[in-house]
Amino acid sequence: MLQVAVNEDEPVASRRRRVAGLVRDQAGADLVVLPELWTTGAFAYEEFGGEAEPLEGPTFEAMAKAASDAGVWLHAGSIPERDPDGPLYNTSLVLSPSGDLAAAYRKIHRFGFDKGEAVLMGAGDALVTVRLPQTVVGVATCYDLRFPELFRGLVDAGAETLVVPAGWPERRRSHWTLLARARAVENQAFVLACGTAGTHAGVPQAGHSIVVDPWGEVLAEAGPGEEVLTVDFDPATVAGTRERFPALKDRVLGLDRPRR
Ligand SMILES: NC(=O)CCC(=O)C(=O)O
Repeated sequence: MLQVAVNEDEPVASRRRRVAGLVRDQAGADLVVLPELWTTGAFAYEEFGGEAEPLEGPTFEAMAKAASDAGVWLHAGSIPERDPDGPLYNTSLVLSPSGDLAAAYRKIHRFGFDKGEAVLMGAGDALVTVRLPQTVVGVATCYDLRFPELFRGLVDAGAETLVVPAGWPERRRSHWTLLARARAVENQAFVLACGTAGTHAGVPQAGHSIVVDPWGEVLAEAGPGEEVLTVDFDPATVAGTRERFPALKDRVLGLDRPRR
């Protein structure tokens, strides 16, 4: 995972070039993951409109080239997407090792309550999973981490590895770690949660990207600064854990409304 520092003194085009270089350096990896809105910064609301781009715009082009140069699957984090016929979206891109767009996910839960992303961007309405050679990836973004039903939906769709790019602030770092572990334990899945470092729009970022196994153990955790966090794991652990401790089979469905 590439925990990119997002500071406003670095122009977006320079950061895009720098991150493409970091992706190229990961040749030999199976999957590389970038954070949420790493071009603008997740809290730089005033930049969203000016930096918004089409799905296959400059960030896609730079990342597709980097993924194919490195020969890796790339979760390229998210971009502020400009839909020609609709609002902006916070959209994650997953690219294959040949640089093709394998999946796009529009963030479902927008952060900010009555301001920021929640009013500037539209909400996605579709769960997204992607089959990689090693595992089925379920995709979510940052604030989505607080909504367990989304992750359960991804698991029902076959996800074994839950990838969560984020721009999580330092002031709520304890929630980040707790929620990443909770989503891993309750879904008996790997969680790869990749945040940003640095400070933008006056909001210090938490860093501390984290990889959690299906038993809730932390396999790797980054520090606060820009960092490449590399981890080896065996996706077969998911099936083994679900077989040995089959809690997912004990779910009682239809409890979302109280009985009268
Ligand atoms: N970019 C985000 O979604 C921020 C989420 C956040 O700060 C929180 O859930 O807390």
